[in-house]
Amino acid sequence: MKVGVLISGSGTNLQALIDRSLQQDSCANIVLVISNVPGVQGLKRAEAAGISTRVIKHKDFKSRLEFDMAMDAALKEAGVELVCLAGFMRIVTGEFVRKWNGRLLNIHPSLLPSFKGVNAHKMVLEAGVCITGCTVHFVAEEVDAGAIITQEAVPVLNGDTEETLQERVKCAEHRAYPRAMELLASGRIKLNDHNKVQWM
Ligand SMILES: Nc1nc2ccc(CNc3ccc(C(=O)NCCCC(=O)O)cc3)cc2c(=O)[nH]1
Ligand SMILES: N[C@@H]1O[C@H](COP(=O)(O)O)[C@@H](O)[C@H]1O
Repeated sequence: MKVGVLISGSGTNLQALIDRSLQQDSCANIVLVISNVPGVQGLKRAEAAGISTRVIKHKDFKSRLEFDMAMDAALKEAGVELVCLAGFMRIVTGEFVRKWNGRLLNIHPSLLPSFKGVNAHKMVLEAGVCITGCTVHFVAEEVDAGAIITQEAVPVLNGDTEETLQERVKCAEHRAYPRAMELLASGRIKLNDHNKVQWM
């Protein structure tokens, strides 16, 4: 299955998806990486893997919808069938979600539905919880609220900072995201008409 990955930064999750897709039992073929920010390390990771890259800057468009439709056109042109958000930091419109519903994934650095939003690690530390983790979910119009595909638990340790916690959670992300990508690319799961994950 042809996969497109949307990024905005370092791309360590992108790297994990690339590495998994190169294994011979993989059902995923990453054919395009789009970043809304130029010059980020994730673009260099894609180039090093020989994957086509595009920079599509949201600032170049008059509206969110036009930006999303430019990304949609690039994805369609590359024949993409599954889109993975990997550190992509723009909210996508309901229109984009509808076009890609059931074929659009995201990874979030907490155990959803707890700690939604952009500073999950900070909220985890402030809440004083002992267990956090990561969640791969289908993207729904409501942010961080789509059907959950897979999660992995990660301990919060004494003295953890946002940085030490993010580093430990990312190790789990790099296992969970490739797992979820393969589940969808292999047809083991799908999003059913009630927006629930159905195992085939
Ligand atoms: N509609 C939809 N789109 C998303 C886009 C990105 C992510 C990734 N996680 C994200 C979750 C939240 C944000 C956020 O609130 N950023 C500050 C505002 C940025 C902006 O103005 O665009 C970004 C990415 C998840 C979703 C989602 O669950 N649903
Ligand atoms: N969506 C969140 O943004 C971060 C992206 O990191 P990277 O994949 O760009 O290294 C990850 O922590 C992920 O949970």
